[in-house]
Amino acid sequence: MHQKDLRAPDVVIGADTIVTVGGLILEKPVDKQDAYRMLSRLNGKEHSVFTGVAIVHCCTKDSQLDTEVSEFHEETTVKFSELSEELLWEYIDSGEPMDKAGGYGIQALGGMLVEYVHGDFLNVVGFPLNHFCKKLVELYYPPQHEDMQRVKHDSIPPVDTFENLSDVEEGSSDPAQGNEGGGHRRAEAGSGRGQVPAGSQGADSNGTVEITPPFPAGLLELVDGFKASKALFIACKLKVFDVLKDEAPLKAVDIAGKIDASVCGTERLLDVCVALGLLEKTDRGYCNTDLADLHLASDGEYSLHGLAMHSNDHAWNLFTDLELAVREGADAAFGRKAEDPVQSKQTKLQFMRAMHGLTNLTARQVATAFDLSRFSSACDLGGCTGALARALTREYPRLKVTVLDLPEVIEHVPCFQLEGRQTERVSFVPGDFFKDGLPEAELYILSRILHEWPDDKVHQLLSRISGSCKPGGGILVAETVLEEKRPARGSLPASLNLLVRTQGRERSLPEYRRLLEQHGFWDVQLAHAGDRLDVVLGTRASPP
Ligand SMILES: C[S@@+](CC[C@H](N)C(=O)[O-])C[C@H]1O[C@@H](n2cnc3c(N)ncnc32)[C@H](O)[C@@H]1O
Repeated sequence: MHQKDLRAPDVVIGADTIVTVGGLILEKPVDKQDAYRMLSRLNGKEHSVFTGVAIVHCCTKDSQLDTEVSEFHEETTVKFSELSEELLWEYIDSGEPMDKAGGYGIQALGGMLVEYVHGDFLNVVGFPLNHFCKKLVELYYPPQHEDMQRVKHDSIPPVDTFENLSDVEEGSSDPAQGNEGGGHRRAEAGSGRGQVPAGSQGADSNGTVEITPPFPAGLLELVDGFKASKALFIACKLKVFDVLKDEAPLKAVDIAGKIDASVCGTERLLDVCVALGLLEKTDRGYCNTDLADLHLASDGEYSLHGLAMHSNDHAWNLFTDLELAVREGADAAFGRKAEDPVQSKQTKLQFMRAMHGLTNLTARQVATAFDLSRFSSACDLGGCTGALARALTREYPRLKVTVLDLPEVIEHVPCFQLEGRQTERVSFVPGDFFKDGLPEAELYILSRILHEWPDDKVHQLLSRISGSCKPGGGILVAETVLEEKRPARGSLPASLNLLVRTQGRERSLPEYRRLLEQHGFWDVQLAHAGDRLDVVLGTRASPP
């Protein structure tokens, strides 16, 4: 829009709406069957409608377009009544669902499907007008410093129409103008969480007005984050999601009986799980969301139950030492940990379950981040349960993978070999990669290993791999690679996890490149393998 002969716009507004139910996002249906699948999911249940809005404020300085982005989202809860198949198909045949998020339009025929709406109706139609107007006031009329104290009623600026706003600007439409009160903020990490409505005003009997700052909902969510985590852990520990897996809805009293807990305590925990989007609640009782069925029940290839249990029983305690680790640094914290008794067999198994679920979710992306078909043998060092090794053999039919891990880990590997899923192209070798001879292989793999160790140990390990790897062979490192421009939110807790637990740290691509090159691996390349993991591949050069 910003071209030589066109005036730059004052403001550009973008908005889009999605429907979510049970952890799934429903966009527009692609055909009638898809519309049926969506509407059946919504049938008789509550779901959420989210609209994300971005307001791009534009102004021209020295013929350059300057923009500032402000974002928010609005959530509305909608409940569908119990609808017959016949009614659903009649609605689908009307053609209305096809261009609507979630497959219905509340403002037209779709309104008849809806039992109730909690929140802004217009948000369900597609644009949260009320929140948007408050946001505009916040952007264009932020509270002045003196507004923060009690001010006379008649000193409140009138809310102009949108047209008047551009008149006021007189060439400078900077919403931060006169912003001593600091009400406007630039779009920043976290503000996209949206929960920053405009401040509120209240008049008292003297006609004076007090302006309170916007409610910091996102911040309070952070403050309470540990309570949500703990609720999830305990629901996992009590096997709530196992009890409800593939079951008809159950009442709190029945669930309490099955998990051997008090009815009042169970009911509260279940309601919190509903609020967290892990369970659904209807008149007939509680049932798992699809997310809980897939990831929180203790069985299944993609179960994260082990990770939740490891976090509850182990990481939770370690994090109580975070202050100490921050004050004293990783080395001191690790020294203290080294005095801990040796991990029990049970803890080891739990750790393996945690790694297994996590790795199953990312293994295929790691295996396919680069084309590895030129290798016929690989050695996964610290390969744990062999989850990545199995994904590699599935992708590369001629590849054989040896998994090397500590003897106390290899001992438990049979617990993770599902019927029919084992392959003779994966073998397991007990050993210590710092001491024992490394199995021969064309490709050496280090998945989530190097971040656990300080630089001297990383050099030691890379030097041993370099000694075993023939020219033309490769090294594949799977880690969260730090990038200045992509501060991955998900990697931040992991970074603190390393601080309290190990002497290691996450590293950037230039650091990995330097480390690998120092040990004779060249042509170092990076590929992303999903949200939380990156893959670095280097090739062993011929010795000079
Ligand atoms: C964070 S886990 C990563 C597991 C697996 N590579 C993955 O990506 O899921 C680290 C693994 O390294 C193994 N390990 C640690 N020290 C080791 C050593 N000295 N020799 C061999 N394996 C080791 C651990 O037993 C554990 O299985």
